[in-house]
Amino acid sequence: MATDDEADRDPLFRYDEPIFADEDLLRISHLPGPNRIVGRDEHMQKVAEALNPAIFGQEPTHLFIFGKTGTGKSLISRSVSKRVENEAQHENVNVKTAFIDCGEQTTEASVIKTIGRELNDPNETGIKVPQRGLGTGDYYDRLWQIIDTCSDVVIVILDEIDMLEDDEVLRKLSRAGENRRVTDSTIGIIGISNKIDFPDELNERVKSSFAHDELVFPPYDAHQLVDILQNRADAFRDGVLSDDAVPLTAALAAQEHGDARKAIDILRNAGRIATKQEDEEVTEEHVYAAKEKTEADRFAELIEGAPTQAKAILLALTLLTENKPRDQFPTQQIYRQYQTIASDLDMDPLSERRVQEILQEQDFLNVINSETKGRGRGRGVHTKHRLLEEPEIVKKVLNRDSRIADLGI
Ligand SMILES: Nc1ncnc2c1ncn2[C@@H]1O[C@H](COP(=O)(O)OP(=O)(O)OP(=O)(O)O)[C@@H](O)[C@H]1O
Repeated sequence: MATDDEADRDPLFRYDEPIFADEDLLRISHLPGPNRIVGRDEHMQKVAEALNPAIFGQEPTHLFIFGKTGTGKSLISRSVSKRVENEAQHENVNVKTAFIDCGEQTTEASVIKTIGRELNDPNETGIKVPQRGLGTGDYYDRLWQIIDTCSDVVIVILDEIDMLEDDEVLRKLSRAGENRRVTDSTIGIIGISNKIDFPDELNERVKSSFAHDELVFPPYDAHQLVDILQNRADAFRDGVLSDDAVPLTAALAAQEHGDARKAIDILRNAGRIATKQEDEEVTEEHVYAAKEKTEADRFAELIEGAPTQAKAILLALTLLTENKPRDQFPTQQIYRQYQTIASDLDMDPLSERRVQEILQEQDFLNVINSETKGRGRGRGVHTKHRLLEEPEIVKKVLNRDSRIADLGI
């Protein structure tokens, strides 16, 4: 029988959680403790060596870390920095870390402003760092004051460093740390990128002023992914994970490249699907369904915000691919299919040239692969396009756009 309390509860919500014990452990933003980090001892040691001087108030070695997505670059940087912060306290040294996503903060001013805002404690410094309204120079002045007041050493982690519009900020940060007239504190920079070919380009640009060590993080193999997942299995209630769930998740995530982010996302989604279906166990079926959902979510992120025109073009290629899987299609053929869709959507069709440009932009997003070939002398060039995702997944995502869903395709 329901108690009075239960009877009072709003039936719109659920109050039991039969699958998860602590779902937060599977959130990507969650920073796991050192005992949950697997298979990166050597890399962790190298990052620790570079940051070691910070514990004694001295300048760390700057580092650049490269590796594909989900290989633990941010995790290891953040985790080791945190441990440096803790250790330094024993030496009465104040180390602070700022983590900046350069995908969002692409300009010099916004990077400096964001570092300032992350490090600043206005009660301690009496300094304000407004969101807007200051020139780049003023943001720098405030940052140096904040650093001097709040810390002895600052570790600046620049994630997606390749997205920075210019390197001036790297040059100024690295020089400031060496120049006691700018600030009394020292600064260590960790740059992170998943563009493996980035170092050469960057080296050319900042070689003279910016000495750094480089580290490459390889993808995980399926065994390492199993260990990573097993170390978070307490996110689930006892006995809820079937024996197959973790090995299957690891195997699916290792298919492209060993991506821990994808593995964790799949396992979490599997748990959510089981919860939704009111099942008592997370099984193989949940994992397969979760893989599809995780891929659709990622893909959705990629094309989110794309204009309906671009989606119509993508739909054209998707419909062609559905009839002839894994084939390449010339721009002209995609354009004809697109014209029909545009007219069904009551949209003014774009020119063939513009469609070609958009297809190549999509190529840039890794949704489509485009290849341009010469047809022989005097016959010009032509481009063929191939969809890289499963048409079914693409259609599912495109159907989230209400105008496209109305077509009933
Ligand atoms: N060795 C590991 N042990 C435990 N968890 C890990 C490990 N490596 C990565 N993870 C987890 O996988 C997820 C992705 O890791 P992380 O963000 O560090 O990858 P990344 O290489 O920085 O990827 P991206 O380039 O996409 O930002 C995080 O949730 C992280 O906690």
